[in-house]
Amino acid sequence: MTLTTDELTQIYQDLHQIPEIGLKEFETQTYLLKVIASLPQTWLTIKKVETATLVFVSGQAPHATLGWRTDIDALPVQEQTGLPFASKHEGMMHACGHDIHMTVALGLLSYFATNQPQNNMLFLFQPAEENASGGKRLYEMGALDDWMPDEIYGLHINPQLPTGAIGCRQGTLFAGTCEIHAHFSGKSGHAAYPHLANDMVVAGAQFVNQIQTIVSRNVDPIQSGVVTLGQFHAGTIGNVISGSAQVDGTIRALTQVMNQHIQQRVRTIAEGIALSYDCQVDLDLHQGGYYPVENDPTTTAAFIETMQTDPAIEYVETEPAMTGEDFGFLIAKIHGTMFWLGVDQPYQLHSEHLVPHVGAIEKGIYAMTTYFKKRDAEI
Ligand SMILES: CC(=O)N[C@@H](CCC[C@H](N)C(=O)O)C(=O)O
Repeated sequence: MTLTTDELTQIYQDLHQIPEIGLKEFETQTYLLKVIASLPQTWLTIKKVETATLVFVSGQAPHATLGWRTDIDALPVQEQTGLPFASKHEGMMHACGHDIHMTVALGLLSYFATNQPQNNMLFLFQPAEENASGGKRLYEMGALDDWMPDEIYGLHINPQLPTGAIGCRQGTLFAGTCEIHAHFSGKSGHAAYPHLANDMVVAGAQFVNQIQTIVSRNVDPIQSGVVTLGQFHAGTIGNVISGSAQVDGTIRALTQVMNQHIQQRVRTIAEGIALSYDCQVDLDLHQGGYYPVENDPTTTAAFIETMQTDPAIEYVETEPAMTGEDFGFLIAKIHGTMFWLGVDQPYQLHSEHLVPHVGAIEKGIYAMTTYFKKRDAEI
């Protein structure tokens, strides 16, 4: 039967306690399969691909397949929420709401496992959104081929929207991203003899400083871009000159052209640091599947129309965001729409204090069930 409010709340709390990093979601997959197995199985077919789970719902009289994707991975963040059901995995947390995403997906699945749709449906429980372009990985290994959707949908929680509010827009919803991994290699030495070493703390610091000029000096002020360097490791103790420095970060841009422009500037600056500090730089710029999330005009018009006309749904037209999502790869291949689900939080995504409002779960399930039932009847 369709999962109840209490069952959904328990599922959310259970999943919140077992966060796992992308491609290592073993416990999460086991838990998901247990819940899926508890649903009516008559028209379900289940497939595992590594830590991904695909559930195909056979329609009564199918001529298309509607897809729903949820991510299942977590972040290397030490939870500080103080919740009674806080993470049991040291240094890992569902700080991006993927536990909410999975619970909404299970609620949606339970409805269509109980109420057979006319068309087929595919529920994709996807690994590694945060760290390894899990959607692109599955698509390119052919995991979706037997059940390829004609349309695909997904959501992401939004702490800045009211609980259960649905936020969407035509065009770009999420930025394209590109990870930056730069390693500088020089010569270690004694702190008292800098002239006999080649100090990579200095080279890394200069890299960080010069990268800040990209958005301020190389990006058209009426466009936009972000370069964040979130991690800098160099040295082991104050009186040793470090011979290596590692700097990691991420680029954000609302168009692929701007993404590539910023990537080129990062590359040029890194090469310039290597030249001016007489050191070796190994630079990895990894975009993977993190394309801008470009909502399909047709599916998005249908989705927004449904959200705007149902009085039980609070719809908010949103601006593009500089967050990334590897769902951008899947909806570059399959017509689709991504939207925000409000969870009304003072803390932002990726915060160790984030506690999404659980009332969003049933509102998200209601909104998407309403839409899928309508879409199932009209496509
Ligand atoms: C919604 C969200 O927070 N997505 C992540 C996606 C990360 C992509 C990649 N690992 C990168 O860092 O560029 C985000 O940080 O926006």
